[in-house]
Order: sequence, then C-alpha cells, then structure tokens
Amino acid sequence: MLLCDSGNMEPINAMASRLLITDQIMPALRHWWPINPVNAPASIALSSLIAIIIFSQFYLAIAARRWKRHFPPAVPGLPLLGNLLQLGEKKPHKTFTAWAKKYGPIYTIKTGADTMVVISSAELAKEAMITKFSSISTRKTSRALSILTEQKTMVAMSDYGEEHRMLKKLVVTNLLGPIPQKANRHLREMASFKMLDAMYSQLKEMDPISCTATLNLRDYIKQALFPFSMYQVLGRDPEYVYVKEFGRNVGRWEMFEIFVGDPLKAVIEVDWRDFFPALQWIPNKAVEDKITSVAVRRKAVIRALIEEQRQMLAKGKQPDCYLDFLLTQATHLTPKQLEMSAWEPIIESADTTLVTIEWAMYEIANNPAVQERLYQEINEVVGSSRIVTEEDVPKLKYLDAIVKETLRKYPPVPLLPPRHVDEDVQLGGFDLKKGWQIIFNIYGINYNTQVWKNPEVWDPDRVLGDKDLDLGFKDHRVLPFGTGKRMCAGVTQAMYIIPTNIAYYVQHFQWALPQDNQDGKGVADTVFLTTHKLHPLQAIVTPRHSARLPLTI
Ligand code: HEM
Repeated sequence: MLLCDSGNMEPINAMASRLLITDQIMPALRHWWPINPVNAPASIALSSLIAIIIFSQFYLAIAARRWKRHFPPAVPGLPLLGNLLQLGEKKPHKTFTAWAKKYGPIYTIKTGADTMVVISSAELAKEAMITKFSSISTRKTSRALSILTEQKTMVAMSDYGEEHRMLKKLVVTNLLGPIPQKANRHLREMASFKMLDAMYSQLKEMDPISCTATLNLRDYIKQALFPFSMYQVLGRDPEYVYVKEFGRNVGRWEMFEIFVGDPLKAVIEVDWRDFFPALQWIPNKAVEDKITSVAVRRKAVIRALIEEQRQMLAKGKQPDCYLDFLLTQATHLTPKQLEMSAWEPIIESADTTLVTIEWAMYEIANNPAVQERLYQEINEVVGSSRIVTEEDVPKLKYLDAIVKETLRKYPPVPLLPPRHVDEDVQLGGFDLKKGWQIIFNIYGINYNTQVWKNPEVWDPDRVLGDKDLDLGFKDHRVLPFGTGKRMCAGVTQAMYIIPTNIAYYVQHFQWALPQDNQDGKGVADTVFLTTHKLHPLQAIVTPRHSARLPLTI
C-alpha cells in the first residue's frame, strides 16, 4: 500500500506528510537514503524492506518481552474443565492451602474459562490489597451473587468506585463506625442479657435441681444476634410484618431465614455457566429460579418493613435508628440502594459473629484448662458480683488472645470474594494478566507454617501478649477481616460483641462437651460460605451463679 506505481514522488511525499514525517525529517531521510525519480522503484522497495526489518525487530522485541513474562506456577488440570473437578467439595480453602504447600504462596488454577490466582501469604495479600489495589479493585460476581446482590448494589460486593464509597461512608458514619457503635451499646447489652436470661430459664426448666443441662448454643447466639441486628437497623425487633406479596404475616424467625439463612445457602449454589461464558445462552432454569425466588422474597419482606417504617415516621415517630436516617436524610438513594442498605447490615451482623463465638466456645468447652484460666482472669479483673462490661475487655488479655486465636484458626470468611485484575500487573515478581481473578486464601494465610507452628492447633498462648497482631490494620499475619480499602466495615461491632459474649458465657457457666459430641475429628467442616461449624455446638452447661449478674454492684 505504501508503494506508488510510478516514479512520481508526489504520492510518497503526500503519504509521508500524512504519516507525520515532517519537512525537517524528509531532508534527513533523503540524505541518509538518496531518493531520486530515476531509481525510485528500487529505493522504495529497499525502504520497505528496511521498514519491515525495523518493524519486525520492534515486534520481536515486544514479543520477547511478552515471552519472558513470568507467570505464577499453574496447578495441572484437565483440558476445558481446568481444576474444577478438584474443587468439588465445599471446603476449597483447604484444597487451596494444600496446593500452596506444593506450588507456593501464589499459583494459578483454571475454573473452566477463568484463570484464578490463589494467594496464600500475608506479604502477597498486602501487596495486592494495598500497594496494587488500584489495579485489582473490581469484582466479577457469580450469577447467584449477581442476583442476590442486585447486581452488586451492596457495599461488600460492589466494585470500588463512587457507589461503593458513598454506600460505605453512609453505613460506617451512621451505623458501624466507632461513634455509632458506642451509642448502640445498650442494644448489644439488651440482646446479650436477654439471651443469658433465656439460658438460665431453660436450664432451670430442664433440671430444676442441678440446673445442668445440654444446650444448643447456636440457637442462643442466633436469638441474640438477629434481634440485635433488627434493632440496630429498624429501632425495633418486629415479631412479624405483613407482606403484601405473600398475602400474610411473616414471623420473626421466618424473616431470619429470608434475610440470612436462605441467601447464605443460595450464594454457594453453583451454576456451571459461570465457568463457561461461551455457553451463557443455554438456560439453567432450575438454579436461576431458585436464586431469584430467594432474592424476590427478601425484597418483598424488606420493602414491607421499610413501608411500615415510613408510615411510623409519617405519624410523627422521631428518627432514632439507621433506617430512619436513610429514609429522612439519605434521600439521594435509589429504591434499590435503600432496600439493600437496610438489608446488608442485618445479614452481616447475624452470621460471621455467630461463627466466631460458636467456634471459640467449642474450643473453650473442649479445653478445661483454658476455660479455668479465663474464668480466673475475669474474676481477678472484674470480680464475681457484676457482669463483664465493654470497658473491662481491654484489660482481659487472655480473653483477647482467645478471640484472636479463634479468628486465626477459624476465619469466618476463609476465601475473600474474588477480585478482578483490571490491568496487567506484577505481584510478588510474577506477571498477572488483565482479566484474571484473584482469590485471597485467608485460611491459607492464617495457617502459613512459616509463620505459625502447628497451625491446626488452637493455642491462645501463641498470640498472648503479641502487641503487633492487630488483625489486618497494620499487621497482616492474620487477616480475618481482610485489609486495606475493602477491609470489613463491621470490625468495630464484631470486636465488641465477640469478646463480651465469650466473657458472659464463661463468667456465668461452666462448659463441657458431651461424651457423644458429634464433632469427633472433622470439627472444622463447613457448610456455608462462612466457616460454620458443621454441627451446632451442643454443650453441657452448669451455672456458676443463680442468675445473670447485674451491671453494677
Ligand atoms: C467476625 C466477624 C466478621 C468477619 C470475620 C468479617 C470479615 C469480613 C471480610 C473478610 C470482608 C471482606 C473484605 C474484602 O473483600 O477484602 C468483610 C467485608 C465487609 N464486612 Fe465484615 N466481617 C465480620 C463482621 C461484620 C459485621 C458485624 C458487619 C456489619 C454489620 C460487617 C460488614 C462488612 C461490610 C459492609 C463489608 C464490606 C467492606 C467493603 O467492601 O468495603 N462485617 N468482612
């Protein structure tokens, strides 16, 4: 195309000027390769040859750079399916951690058409989540997550950007940050004290003489946390709500299933089309219907609650809770953002905190020496005539070690929701390609044998007095809450509720596991997205006092 078909130089010059070869460059070129009308065809052919050589060298240099790209090791898999069949069970974090021992702290796997980078070391997690955050800040959600999160209209699942910042600021400033959480202390105490009273009445009812009986602790934690989360958001814990779409009332515990239980089960629903984008067009109605029905039910109930709240405000109720704030002050929210902002803190309050408390109490019940030591600490710091308070917690160092060691051994979110590589980036000296996804294997980080000896052993002494261990703020050895700009927004609330509740339980009761406890060896099994204990904790509970201790003497 660049050649002209005669000796006429005009078209070449015109083309040169079109190619921005300016008047200054052309004379220099002519000097270097004298072009004249007589030998023009030969000159042009030679020029072209040189251009081709230069171009191909340039191309080869780029290609060589690309060939030299240093990708992380890949776990061998099958053609097309990749490693999907190796991830069939519900504990992929354990498989990832086993692979990390073989392939190192960063490796790739293929899940169908997707390349996923799995990271299992604190240094690499820090590099990706803090230093290289801007290149890795969006999320590619599964179909199930996309439906359940109303296309990422949720702080935890949104891409980093304007909407995320706006929604996160709203919830942190008005509900989850240190100031609103301090103000909500009475709600936490009310919920926990009600739970302790319920445990006492149950024990008295089951065995009026010894008051010792086997209780299902998960039920009690749930009975405290769900009403608490409703109070935080709605300023009340409605026994039921009328849902127009259902044509009937929905009771408190049905609401729990609709807001918490069902979405958690639905989110791990696997739709094979997630792994093969080329086959998106094939319908998978059964899975889609199931997930859509969970989302539709949730929407109907949250709308009913919002409508009730609107009516209460219209009748003169003073705004005194998060939803009131959203309805009266955050009027810029779209209806979808409003509904999701009301629901998100409910599901987040009710699940991960429960998981942590239940695992901590399982370990405490299973380790009488630890239990006795914690009880002695509480007695020394607080005494036995009043209940532990939130002000006491910073003084209870052994309790702090128990909480941190539990979050290390049982991180409630063992794998962070995958992040998307938005542009080619280097991580730990390896090249990652745009379009890949990154899985942060928090479980693998917390079980890194180069950092933690015998990581599968629960031992609060290993973190006792370790002042640096701050769970992801500055120190990255244990990352239950993630780190950096996407760090958990509920960390303040969780770190109020978890230690106080463990302290209440140990201050008021002695705990033991029944002989025939179902946990046996496979205790760390998990059933949901979070590391729920496979079986609810059944423990033999003996009161240390005749009733709940008072707040003040
Ligand atoms: C032991 C309790 C908890 C644990 C272990 C936990 C853990 C996590 C983790 C690992 C993330 C994801 C970070 C990432 O993707 O990089 C997260 C995000 C989040 N958590 Fe929690 N969480 C807990 C409790 C809570 C509570 C009680 C709430 C609120 C009521 C909450 C609200 C959030 C929110 C809003 C985000 C999204 C933050 C963002 O994307 O910017 N979490 N949490």
